[in-house]
Amino acid sequence: MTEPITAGSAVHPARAEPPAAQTRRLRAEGLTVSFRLPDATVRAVSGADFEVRPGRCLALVGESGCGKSVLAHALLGLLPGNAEVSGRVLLEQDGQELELVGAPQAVLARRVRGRSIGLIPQSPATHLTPVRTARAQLEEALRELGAARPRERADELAERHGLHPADLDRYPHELSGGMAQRVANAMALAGDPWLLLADEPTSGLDRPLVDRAMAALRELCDEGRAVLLITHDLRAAERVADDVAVMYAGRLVEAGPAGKVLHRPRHPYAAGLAAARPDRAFVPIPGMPPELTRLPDGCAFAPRCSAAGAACAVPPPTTGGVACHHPLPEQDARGGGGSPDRDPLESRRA
Ligand SMILES: Nc1ncnc2c1ncn2[C@@H]1O[C@H](COP(=O)(O)OP(=O)(O)OP(=O)(O)O)[C@@H](O)[C@H]1O
Ligand code: NI
Repeated sequence: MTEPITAGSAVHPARAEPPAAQTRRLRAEGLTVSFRLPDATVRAVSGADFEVRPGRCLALVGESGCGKSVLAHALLGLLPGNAEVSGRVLLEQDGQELELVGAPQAVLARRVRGRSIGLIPQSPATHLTPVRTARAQLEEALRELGAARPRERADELAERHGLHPADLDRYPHELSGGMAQRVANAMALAGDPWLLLADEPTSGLDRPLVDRAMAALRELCDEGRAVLLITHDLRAAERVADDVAVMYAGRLVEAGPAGKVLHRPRHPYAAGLAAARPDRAFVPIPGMPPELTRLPDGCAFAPRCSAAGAACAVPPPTTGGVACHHPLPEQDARGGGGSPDRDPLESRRA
């Protein structure tokens, strides 16, 4: 079921979930990723719990370097050899459960990557090989997926994603940012995956193109796919996300319905991010995130948190989706909640 829609949040009308929705789900429990370096360990993702389902978009937000891309790549088994992954990631589909953590590369290649889970990479333009046309790369992806008529299928995918088939005959440097984006979408969807990981799909695009890309992602959700959107653009997240998870120094510090997390955050970091929005108060959070090689034992945000106290020296428990010893008080959404006077972070946008 969809969570109740709160006023003032991104409003997405309730949708009928497709029949497959019951049998498709990705659930991460305690997902942890570290990179071993010769003289240190980078703790990129620490104990992440989240779930993605068809028809819903989960936006993973957080500052640069907090572990968002590493988390996405961990789901696909696309991490380098010095990565150590623990925890569980269960891919439920067609009445079966597949554990992705530690799954053999052959299984991930044959059953998961591109088929169940598609990746729209960070900076699509640079992800494409410069010396081959978009068509050559898309058709190759289709052949790997066993498509019967790759050329026709490539044309279909191009049109489906707002490209003219002739656009596919261009080399990556001949594509505009928006076109490269659409080629990346077409590649990610070539194998008809039900779950899409979109890693900063709009970095470098200007606002109208961002809005278009977000509308395209929303459509993919509405047609029954699941989307995990990685972004540091809270306004983009607000446009498409049903749920939002806020990441800080490798940890999910607050997760829940988008309207709640973006407009009535309870974790001081999530509140700080909301206040730092360029379209809001634009007040930056003082200080810098910690080095992931030297995370404190307790709350990693405590050094930047004005409310931190002695309790914060031990790791905070996660209660109601919020990992904090002293969360901001919950604000009652009933009776006009989300209206400007009830939302301390909302300085009405134009
Ligand atoms: N192969 C690796 N070896 C060591 N450290 C790595 C490796 N890959 C990533 N890291 C580190 O993991 C941390 C998380 O990186 P990640 O790319 O996930 O950040 P991000 O949240 O996606 O940031 P951005 O918004 O800039 O894309 C960073 O400190 C990064 O330097
Ligand atoms: Ni990233």
